[in-house]
Amino acid sequence: MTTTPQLVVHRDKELMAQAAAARLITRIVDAQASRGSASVVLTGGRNGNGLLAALAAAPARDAIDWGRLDLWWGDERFLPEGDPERNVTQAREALLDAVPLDPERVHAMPASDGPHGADADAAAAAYAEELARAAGPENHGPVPAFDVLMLGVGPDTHVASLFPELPAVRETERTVVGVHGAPKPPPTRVTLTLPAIRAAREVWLLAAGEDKAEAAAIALSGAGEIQAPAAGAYGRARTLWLLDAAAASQLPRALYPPASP
Ligand SMILES: O=C(O)[C@H](O)[C@@H](O)[C@H](O)[C@H](O)COP(=O)(O)O
Repeated sequence: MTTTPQLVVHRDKELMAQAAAARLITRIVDAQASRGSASVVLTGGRNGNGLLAALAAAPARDAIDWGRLDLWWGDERFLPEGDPERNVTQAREALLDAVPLDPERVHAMPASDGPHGADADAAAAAYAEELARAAGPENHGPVPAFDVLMLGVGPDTHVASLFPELPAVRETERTVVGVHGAPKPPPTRVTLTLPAIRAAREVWLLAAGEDKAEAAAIALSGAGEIQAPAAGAYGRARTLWLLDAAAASQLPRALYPPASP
């Protein structure tokens, strides 16, 4: 069951990051109040890390009970542990090292010098098993019901490491797969698949900057998910596009209310 995308457009990328961070704080606090914990999937890239940096600076940041938050990743660049290009390295720099998370609840994807060596497919299978272990009877399939799954949107409409026309975006069974020959470096990655993404309660797509305007217009115009993976990213309860005015510049005005003042 798809959920119709809801769009919120902010004046610029800084405001989009700050507003998205405030939205995430509220969502996590509500989940923790109602269920005792929260589960969030992070994304790499400038917009994803910009949101984390804004969250680190947010006055209400510590309304979150950091010890009761599970963090997962939508994808990872398959590089050695500590490589500055790894999404988890950048997330640690932007936020994670500044807050008292429970290390047992920070679920980084394997590195290329980890227990699976340079085998990205084995690393992907191991992460799929970790997700399945965390899934409960109330969840939809072998992944936990993520409260919020965030996805940066690439200029080619890729999300996570699901690139147009490549095998990973066509996966309908497995929840995590290895990616080889990705057009965005590095070429080898590990990624959640669309079935795993769609298990999330809410999917938030982050798109800021002129370079995302065409991708947003394509993904929101009814394009197919193989040609435009962002078009296939939706949550069970909510699909939310968070854009700035530049990224929304090619969208029909009827699709969204005026940008915030
Ligand atoms: O590993 C990655 O690079 C990301 O997970 C990728 O999916 C990213 O979110 C998009 O490419 C958008 O990146 P920007 O926000 O930097 O444009």
